[in-house]
Amino acid sequence: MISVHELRVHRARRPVLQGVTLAVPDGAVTYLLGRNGAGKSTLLRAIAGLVRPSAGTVDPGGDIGLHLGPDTADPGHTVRRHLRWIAAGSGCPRARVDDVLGEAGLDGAADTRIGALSLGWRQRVAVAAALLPGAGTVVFDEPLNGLDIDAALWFRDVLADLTGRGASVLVATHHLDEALRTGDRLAVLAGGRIVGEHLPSDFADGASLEAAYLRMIGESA
Ligand SMILES: Nc1ncnc2c1ncn2[C@@H]1O[C@H](COP(=O)(O)OP(=O)(O)OP(=O)(O)O)[C@@H](O)[C@H]1O
Repeated sequence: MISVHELRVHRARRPVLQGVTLAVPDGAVTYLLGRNGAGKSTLLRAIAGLVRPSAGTVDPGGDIGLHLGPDTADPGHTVRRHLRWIAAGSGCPRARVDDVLGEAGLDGAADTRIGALSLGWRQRVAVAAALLPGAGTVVFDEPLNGLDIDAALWFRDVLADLTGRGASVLVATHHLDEALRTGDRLAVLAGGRIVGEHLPSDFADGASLEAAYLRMIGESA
């Protein structure tokens, strides 16, 4: 379980997170919603220990698989080399790379340079890298961007597999429909804090998530 308590983070001396408290339970997908610049990526990075909080506490709940978007890999590396590098860094067996290549539909791209891949294929590689360690906590930053329909369906299976094995999963996204469809919980970040936490069923009666979201972030629907 990811636990974040009263987390404050500054970037370039500006306060970005101003007291975030959030619990991301095991065996569930929690979607993190919020407008551009709200601090979603900053929160994911803080959970991964990549940015230093100025106050508060963060506990990722154990090993973490990290997806920070499609462009964090060295574009000169092949897909296989990149995944082997991640495997070595996370102490998982090299053989797992071949398993993940297959699961992600990347067998045919394994020896291609990452810089030569399209956005959606780079995104698949980035998602695959996050799955590689088999961690109990996995965070994804906009994993759906650029994915074609096949890959988006694959990503749904990824989420189901993760929750099926009890992982704590946090996904930052702007895709409200997908959050409603595949999320167990929704958390809205605005003004440096979590301003709303919901279950998808809160919107099952026809209430519009978009309208609720806009209300939460302080705009009129
Ligand atoms: N490395 C950095 N240096 C300075 N400021 C930063 C840095 N990273 C993020 N910020 C600032 O922190 C704020 C939050 O950015 P962040 O990327 O976390 O938002 P976000 O919610 O993920 O946005 P988006 O939906 O556009 O991806 C923004 O004002 C951004 O300019």
